[in-house]
Amino acid sequence: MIHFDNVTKRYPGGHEGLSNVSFHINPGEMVFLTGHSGAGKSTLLKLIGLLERSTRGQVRVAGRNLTRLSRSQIPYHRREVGMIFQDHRLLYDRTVFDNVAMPLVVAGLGHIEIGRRVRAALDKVGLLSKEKNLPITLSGGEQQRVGIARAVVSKPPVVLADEPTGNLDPDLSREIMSLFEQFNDVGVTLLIATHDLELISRMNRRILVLEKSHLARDTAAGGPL
Ligand SMILES: Nc1ncnc2c1ncn2[C@@H]1O[C@H](COP(=O)(O)OP(=O)(O)OP(=O)(O)O)[C@@H](O)[C@H]1O
Repeated sequence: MIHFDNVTKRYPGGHEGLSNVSFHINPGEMVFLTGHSGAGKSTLLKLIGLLERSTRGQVRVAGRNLTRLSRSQIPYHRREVGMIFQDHRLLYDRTVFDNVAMPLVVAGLGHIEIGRRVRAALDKVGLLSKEKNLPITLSGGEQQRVGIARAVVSKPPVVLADEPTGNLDPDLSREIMSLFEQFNDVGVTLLIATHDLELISRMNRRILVLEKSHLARDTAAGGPL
């Protein structure tokens, strides 16, 4: 589902955010990505979501070669990759419903279909009763769940999360992980970047470790941290 072959990302100014990284993630895997601050975790996720392009090497996601993807194909790719951010990135002047509906509005879906899908996504994250609220009236954990509903509303086969539990207490963080496990149970491929080693060891899944822009370790589920 996700293939990196000798991928390097060099930012303007010459700094390498990622250096010669190779790995494969199969459909239906749930994988954690960790490493020190500045190791390249966000860069790696951005390359998968096409928020950045690689400088060298090949990135393939869901059968698409992103290195060769034309501009006109980018919206199709984005629909297949749901992205969740630590800071939620919600629109604070729009309701919960409108925030979750956004990817479907952009995709040009009809009113009735949008309503059906948004409510299904809000139901999944336990926020159906808050669809008319503005995000500011929700707790941090609830706002994070709105961001998750928005990421999965198009039913993408791949979901990426960048420090999704960074600001949450341990109970809320467990709740978010249990949601991710539910998505994974129905076949969604997940890649979750986090600093939280306690969480990673509890989840007992495959772990990719970045160190100074290189892939330092790729540990199978059950292996040492
Ligand atoms: N747009 C950019 N322009 C220049 N350098 C960048 C850019 N984005 C990231 N970098 C650099 O690339 C390296 C990797 O950054 P990245 O954000 O991927 O790390 P990270 O592992 O996600 O860090 P953190 O855990 O602190 O979020 C860092 O040295 C960073 O300063």
